[in-house]
Amino acid sequence: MNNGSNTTRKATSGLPFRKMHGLGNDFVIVDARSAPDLITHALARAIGHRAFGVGFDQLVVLRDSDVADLDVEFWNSDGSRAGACGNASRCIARLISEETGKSDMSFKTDHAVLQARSLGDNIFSVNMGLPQLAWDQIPLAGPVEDLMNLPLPGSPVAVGMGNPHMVFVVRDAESVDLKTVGPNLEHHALYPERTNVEFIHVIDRNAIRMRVWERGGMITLACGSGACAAAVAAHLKGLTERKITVHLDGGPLEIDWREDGIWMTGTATHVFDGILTREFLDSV
Ligand SMILES: N[C@@H](CCC[C@H](N)C(=O)O)C(=O)O
Repeated sequence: MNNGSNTTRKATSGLPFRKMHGLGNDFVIVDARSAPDLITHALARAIGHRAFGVGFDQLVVLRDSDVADLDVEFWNSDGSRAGACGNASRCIARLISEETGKSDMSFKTDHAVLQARSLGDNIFSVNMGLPQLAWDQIPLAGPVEDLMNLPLPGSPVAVGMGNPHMVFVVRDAESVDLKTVGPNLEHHALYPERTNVEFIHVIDRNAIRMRVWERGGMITLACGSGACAAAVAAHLKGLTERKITVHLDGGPLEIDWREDGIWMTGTATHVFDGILTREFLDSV
């Protein structure tokens, strides 16, 4: 007989997760502090599948930390790892604030320890750190004369934010066929670790429009690290102030390039909690 306790026992032997998003850039968050650490490249890809799994733009794994409130890992849906994810960082800040009651918090990514702050109403600021503007930090395949004008049609800008970015300033970001140009640019030989690709146009000195093709092989509704890279590129080209609004498909992000780093401010949304079943986990 299939009674309730049997169902519960089966479910709890699975893997709990939390679904969150930042401006429609969506995440599955697995807490490896309280659940077995099961994540492999294959499992990340399987969870990321929008038909056969849960679906996400990035998977986030949380661990105990010696130096911050949490250690975190970011995974793309193709199973690759990323050093930064701005939108997920605001979601992590929310999670820490709900867990600890703190309004100032920190967490360690593969790239750096990031500071974050709750501003109320589910709005969070994260200091994404200073941009990387040296070819070997981004990294590029070799020395390039001018990072502000890469030797490619459209002369994009190379910026690192703990992950690589290639930013094109164009007349009209809406008209770019991201699906066609994105994959080739992501895999361009100039970027040995592949790259995220942003297309921006300037609205005025305080605002830009941005669309993104993310490393990992997808168009997303928003990219926080990409918005920071775009703000750096636009400012260094003399087109915008240091503090701007970046208008993404999923909504606006405030980016403020200060002396201590680039502060990114926006919403963090908790959508639902779930449990990956043992049946699903065993099928991978
Ligand atoms: N969506 C993210 C960036 C996620 C990682 C990226 N695809 C990479 O591989 O570097 C963001 O909000 O920053």
